[in-house]
Amino acid sequence: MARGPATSLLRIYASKKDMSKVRALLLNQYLSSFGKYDRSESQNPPFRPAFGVPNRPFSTSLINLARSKFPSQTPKCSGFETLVAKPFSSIVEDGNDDSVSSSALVDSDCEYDADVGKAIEFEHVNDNPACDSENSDKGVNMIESEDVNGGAHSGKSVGYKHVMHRNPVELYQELRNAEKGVKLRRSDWDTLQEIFRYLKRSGWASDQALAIYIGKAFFPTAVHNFQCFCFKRLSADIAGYVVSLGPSDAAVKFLFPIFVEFCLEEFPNEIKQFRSMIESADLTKPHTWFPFARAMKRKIIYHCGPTNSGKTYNALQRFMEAKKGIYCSPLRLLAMEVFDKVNANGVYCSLLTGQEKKYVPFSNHVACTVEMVSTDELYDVAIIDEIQMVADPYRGFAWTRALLGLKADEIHLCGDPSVLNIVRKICADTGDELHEQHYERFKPLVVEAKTLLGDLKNVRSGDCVVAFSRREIFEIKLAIEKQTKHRCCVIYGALPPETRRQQATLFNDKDNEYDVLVASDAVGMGLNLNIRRVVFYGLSKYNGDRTVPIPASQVKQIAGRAGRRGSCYPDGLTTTLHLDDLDYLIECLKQPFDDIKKVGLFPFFEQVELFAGQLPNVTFCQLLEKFGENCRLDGSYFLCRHDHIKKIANMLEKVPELSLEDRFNFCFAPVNIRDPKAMYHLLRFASAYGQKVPVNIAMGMPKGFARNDKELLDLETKHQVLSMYLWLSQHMKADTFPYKKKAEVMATDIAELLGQSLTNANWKPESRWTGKPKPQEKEKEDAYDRPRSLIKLYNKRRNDKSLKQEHSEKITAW
Ligand SMILES: Nc1ncnc2c1ncn2[C@@H]1O[C@H](COP(=O)(O)OP(=O)(O)OP(=O)(O)O)[C@@H](O)[C@H]1O
Repeated sequence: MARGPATSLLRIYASKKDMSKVRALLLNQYLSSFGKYDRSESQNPPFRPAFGVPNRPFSTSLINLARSKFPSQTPKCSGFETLVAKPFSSIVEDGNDDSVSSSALVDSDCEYDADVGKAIEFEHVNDNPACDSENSDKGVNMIESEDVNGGAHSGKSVGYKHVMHRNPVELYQELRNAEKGVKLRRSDWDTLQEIFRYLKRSGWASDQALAIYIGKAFFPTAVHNFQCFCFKRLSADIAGYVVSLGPSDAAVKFLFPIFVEFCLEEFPNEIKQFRSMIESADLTKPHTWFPFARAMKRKIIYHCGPTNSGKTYNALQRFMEAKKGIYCSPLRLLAMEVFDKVNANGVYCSLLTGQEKKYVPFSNHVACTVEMVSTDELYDVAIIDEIQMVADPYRGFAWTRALLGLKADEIHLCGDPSVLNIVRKICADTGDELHEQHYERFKPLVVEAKTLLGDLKNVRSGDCVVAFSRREIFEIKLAIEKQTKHRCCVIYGALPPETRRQQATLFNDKDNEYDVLVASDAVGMGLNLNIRRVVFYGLSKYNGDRTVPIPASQVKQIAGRAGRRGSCYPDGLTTTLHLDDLDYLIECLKQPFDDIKKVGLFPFFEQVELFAGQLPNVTFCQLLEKFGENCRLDGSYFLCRHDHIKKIANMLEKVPELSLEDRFNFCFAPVNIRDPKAMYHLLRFASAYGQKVPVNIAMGMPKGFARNDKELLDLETKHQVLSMYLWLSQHMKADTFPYKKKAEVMATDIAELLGQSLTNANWKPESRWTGKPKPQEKEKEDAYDRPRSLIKLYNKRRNDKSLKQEHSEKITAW
């Protein structure tokens, strides 16, 4: 395929080694530029991104704005109107700096969610102005009688037109040069105090001050100092005018430009420090982080439709035709499936996941997990599967990175329509050409209104019973095998992909007795399953805090697994165990796809490293927290949740030898943070790594397959630990993890043992987590606890409008 000159140029820079040199150079340039800081922008051009590290000065610089309005008055700003200050972590429509209406900023204390100044420690300022007593003690310019200018605080500012329209720069200069201010009457003095208090509390002013890098935490201190400055220097007419305005927005708007001048001169260090911190946490315009991809004219094809509509099939056809291709998968399991399928079709394809690298000689194609995608390599065709996961609260950033950074002439996105609009917007930003291909299900999904009437005896061959806890899955398996002649395969998230595939194969094979599948939501993605009917055991899930309804998008994804083109069940059916849940199922299936407005983002290590330079004495966990508080994002992006990363970071504080980069990498290791055994092993690995000694697996092989739930849990944990070891061996210095081969063999053996254990499992499950069950969990031991919110909601709906479908035997939902 023909490539433009830009793409060939990019190849020269593809090597990571070269890139880190470039980064180091640019970083040095950046750091040295700190020393040269000067408030005059002309002497200090804004720092430009180092190695894709974004930088944009916080908001359009106040100074520049003022200059553009009053070119003759540079270098000082003057006489400006409301300026646009962009908050951090804020909503900025269309990524346009100037798009926030000024009116929206007025008195907007609660408008923004980040207290940007928190990161800098400043002296605490009492709202009860110290300056009051300071001024009083020193007897600053206060007299007990006679109003300045004859009692101007009558609210009439008419007599002060000459003050009102003066240039703030000149006003500031005048104050600065004044040796002594006017003597104030007690009442005027009090009014001025009120006015400065009003200024200190003004949300508008503190938002605007962000534009000159006066953080919110420092703002009161700055106003306090400004107040002291003014009290000592105010002339009669300025004081008179301000007093005449009283504690009001008008007074704030008059004083604010003078305050800006004051801050620029008085607080260069504080401004420099805050500005550096803000700039290093700038995540705006992420598409500019990938200049090589931006230099290309990429063609993006969005295969948009529900599950089982042939999206991936079509994209894979293009992938296999290409000279060089990459397939990015949300799961190891799916990457493995594609790896097998493509090789079986005679196209050599390698496999790359966090845990394994299978290089197939002569291959130009690779199936990888989305986190492993290379943005350095050039491809003809790339596929990003399950693109709607770009909005996943935890992992979304990996899809965003792939979408923005992949260097491929043609990129196929497969997914539901929920992110179509945001992809359109991103393509408009990147300049890529977007083509949309819309799909419908091959055959409509049909809802069986009869349900299983609460009785698992009504399970049929080809059914997949879906439950949302491991415990329920084993209870259901036990009940079905006890009460019917069916045998059950089992699939849930904690199982290794190999075991899930083994169970899927067992279920798909018609020549054995395993004809029912009991699965968690893990069944919704990645496996080729011959399911006749999806039966929801329940439609709620305990989220670690409370029981919540399963979101409609997830219900659709799971139900959509029923019926598969080319399988023995091409028509898909779905239903619930309990009649009570049926309405919710129908409602979910009828709901249109959400229109997702934001996609996930997370800083690269280089960005965190830059930020760390601003906060040298904090722990890594605190650093991440501060980053979250201070980072700026455009309106189309959100910062991915990183609570789990912070938890690992906290634990790794016990290992002082780790570098910042080591910590960052360890925090992304695949570990179940709720499993103390797995966490213990991670800590052990990190300690050995920190001490630069070979990291041992230090875990024996189990004797055989599990005979009870405790042993099964043990096998699951063991496999997770091995998987973590393999992941670390790929992401850290490989020679520190010398037992990779051994870990691979052990992991394969354990996955097999898990498969055998599940095939034989006929025990009541134990809880993975020790300790007292929460009251809600205890209740659940006896019976399935349907969430009240659901019942309430649907009872109400039933009363409001009796659902037409209620008495029909079968309902077409799609
Ligand atoms: N044109 C086709 N010819 C033969 N089989 C097809 C064709 N299109 C799709 N299929 C088969 O139909 C099934 C569903 O297709 P596919 O996996 O591409 O759907 P999808 O929309 O990507 O669904 P999901 O969201 O579940 O990935 C697959 O088993 C696939 O092999």
